[in-house]
Amino acid sequence: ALEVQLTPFNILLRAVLSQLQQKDQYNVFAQPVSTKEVPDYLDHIERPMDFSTMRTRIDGHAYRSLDQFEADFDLIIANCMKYNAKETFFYKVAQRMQDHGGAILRRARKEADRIG
Ligand SMILES: CC(=O)c1c[nH]c2ccccc12
Repeated sequence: ALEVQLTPFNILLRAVLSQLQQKDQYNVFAQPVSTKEVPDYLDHIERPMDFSTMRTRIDGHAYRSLDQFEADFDLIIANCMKYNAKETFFYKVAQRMQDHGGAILRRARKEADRIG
């Protein structure tokens, strides 16, 4: 059965998440950072976040506002810039995602305000 109740807000968040993920061309942020591959990750990062977790939170109606959604997106970027040194591939990909994400979220804010 279709477990997820499709509210206009939910539909908007799913669309925004898809737009953000399209900018993640190497799927760096698609899944949680593997603690098998990166054993010390949780020594540095208190609250891991990734796009698959955000998708689960959307479907679980965990986001009551765009601010809460945006906070998890910002966490993905902040974690990546904290764990990875400035000159690394991952850090650079996070910077690019931050720029693209900003534009996408500004448009989403207007839409969220419109649907109320
Ligand atoms: C998003 C992120 O930091 C990473 C995503 N995949 C990784 C593999 C090794 C170290 C870091 C990462």
